[in-house]
Amino acid sequence: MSVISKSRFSDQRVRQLAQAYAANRPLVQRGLTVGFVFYVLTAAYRGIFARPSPRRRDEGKDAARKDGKSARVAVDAVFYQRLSIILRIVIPSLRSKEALLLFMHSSLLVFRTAISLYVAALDGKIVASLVRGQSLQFLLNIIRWLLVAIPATWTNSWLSYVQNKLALAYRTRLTKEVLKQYLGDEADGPDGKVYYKISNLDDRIKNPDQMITHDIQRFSTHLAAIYANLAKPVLDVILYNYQLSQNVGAEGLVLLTVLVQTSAALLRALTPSFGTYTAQSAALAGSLRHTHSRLSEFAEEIAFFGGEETEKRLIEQEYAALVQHEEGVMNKKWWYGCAEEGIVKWLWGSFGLVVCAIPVFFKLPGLSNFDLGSRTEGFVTNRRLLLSSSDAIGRVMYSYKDLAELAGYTSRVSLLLDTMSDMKKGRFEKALVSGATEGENGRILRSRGQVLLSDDIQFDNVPIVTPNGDILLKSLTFNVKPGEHLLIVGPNGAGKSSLFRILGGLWPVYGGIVRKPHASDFMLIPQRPYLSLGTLRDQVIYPHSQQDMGARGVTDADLVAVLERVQMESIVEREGGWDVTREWRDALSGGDKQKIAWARLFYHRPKYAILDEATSLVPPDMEGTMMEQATALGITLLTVSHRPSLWKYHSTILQLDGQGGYIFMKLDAEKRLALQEEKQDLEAKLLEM
Ligand SMILES: Nc1ncnc2c1ncn2[C@@H]1O[C@H](COP(=O)(O)OP(=O)(O)OP(=O)(O)O)[C@@H](O)[C@H]1O
Repeated sequence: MSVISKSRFSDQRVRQLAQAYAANRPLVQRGLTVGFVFYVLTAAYRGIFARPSPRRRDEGKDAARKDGKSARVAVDAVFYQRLSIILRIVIPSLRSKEALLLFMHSSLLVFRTAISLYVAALDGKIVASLVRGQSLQFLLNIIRWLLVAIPATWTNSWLSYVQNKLALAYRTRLTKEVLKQYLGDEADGPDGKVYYKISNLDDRIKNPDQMITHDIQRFSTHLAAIYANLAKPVLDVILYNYQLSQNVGAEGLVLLTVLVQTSAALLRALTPSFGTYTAQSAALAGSLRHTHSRLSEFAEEIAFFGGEETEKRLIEQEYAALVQHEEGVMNKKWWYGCAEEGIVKWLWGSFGLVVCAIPVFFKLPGLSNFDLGSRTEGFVTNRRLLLSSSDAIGRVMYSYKDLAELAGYTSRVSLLLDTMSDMKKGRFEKALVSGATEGENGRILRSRGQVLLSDDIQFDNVPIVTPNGDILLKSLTFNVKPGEHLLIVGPNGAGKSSLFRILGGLWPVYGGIVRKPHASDFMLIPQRPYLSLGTLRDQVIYPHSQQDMGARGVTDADLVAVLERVQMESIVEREGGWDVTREWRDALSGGDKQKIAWARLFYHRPKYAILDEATSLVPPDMEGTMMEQATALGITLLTVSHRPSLWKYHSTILQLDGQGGYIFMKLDAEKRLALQEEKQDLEAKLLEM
């Protein structure tokens, strides 16, 4: 008897509790919904601002280490600071084309979510009208379906179009800015020539070409996609789940979220470090490509040596390492794919089905109409919402990965921008020779000299220092006036070419005063002259364009006259005219290249010509006429040559001894030649004895 009354009492209690719950359910619902939205926002915030795990931090490091530099790359304040600097370049103002594209992109994303919500409801209605046998309703719904398809397909196509356009616009802005600094124009004066300084005076960036092409492109693509990958899923999760909570009750939703989050944590723990693998793959592929490009670059040398077997072995080694790595990654992807599909598709699918079934099996207070049609409609709509929502949750979950990748590319792009800015300020980071920073050497390295514009060349106590801090000459003083041709002699490595690098504004001046004309008043003819991409005409007038040539009033006939000076006029006919484009580096012999460079000198007629073994490959009788013509045109020669036959064209000599000493004096070529002959005679006699 007492047992029955007890159970009746507890039944009563449960009923009372249920009634109290039903009465307060709207409040509970609101509480749970607010809690859910708060949870999604904090989870997203933690996802974005969380400190990465040590493993993920290492992935970032590897990405930055590709250039040999180890820098911490994380989604942190430094990242946001770097990103904001780059954002100011890619979106210069709110009225820019990029800002407009971004606004269009955002609007399209919101519009797409609205369409998805409508389609979920419509889907349910179609199935409900089918189950109820309402043919007219069914037909009307199908027409609605077809009508909504128009903006839906339109939106998706527009979305990818606008996103790609945005990525391209970012890339163009960034590339233009980088090229402006990298190939700084004349106006930059001594701050220019960043492309030279970055690879010769600094160690931070080993492959600027890859950064300017590949990394900027990857950065732009990631940046354009980040809104779609981050803000959009957060918005989707909130909207879809809000709608779902209206349909199935917030309780089911909270239960579902707990289950999804638990399994997601499991999946995250199982995820291999794919970021590191990608970086390693890129490094191995880069190495293989480098070995191949060396083979084509030095094909002639390798062919003469018969080095095919060695080269093949090297390439095969690189390839084997790449294949081994790729196979390892493929294996990991295989089992990860199984785990991912099992959890995301099947486990989450079953959770979803259970949640969708709640309104079917339980009469939820506040939800009415429980005929078969309504149940089916509710089920189909909820299922669709669930699928979209779980997809959005997945994307929020992985948004950290996207941000981490963006952080990686951001660090690469900002490393490029920072290094370029340092080059312009004369701040270089390079491994120095031992002892470079100590004592007097250190004092020289820490100080800076002055560069003043002048018609003459005048060095006053200027040290010659290599980029790695090796001091070739502690203090050099000499001067050259226009018309006083200077011969520079000295053993290998004494610093002859280094002197020219200072004159050309390539190397910094560490002390004293350098007075010299602007870098554009110098023209260099090295032993192996540079030939550009382009026509035969472009080779002779380089770096002028055809328009520059026209503006100077020079015609093709004048260019033939220039070529006659170096006995090369026949080349125009031989190669098929001025407009023929070839790989001139391969089409011309070493001597022809030097003659073209001399023709270039006669076309430009600069104030000073730097001749660094510039006649080594032309016949001796020609070198004399070329020198005479140059001096007759008023070009002052600064010559490095081992040929005594050239002495007579110079009036001063700078003799470096290779030990840090030098002599600068007037050159009496005849006397010097006589002395040289006397010395050779004596040496010959000594040998005979
Ligand atoms: N970009 C650079 N970075 C570091 N050191 C350099 C660089 N360029 C040249 N050097 C060093 O500067 C020193 C002088 O080189 P430089 O080319 O001036 O010699 P040189 O007198 O012209 O010799 P050579 O007759 O052999 O051409 C060499 O020891 C060389 O290794």
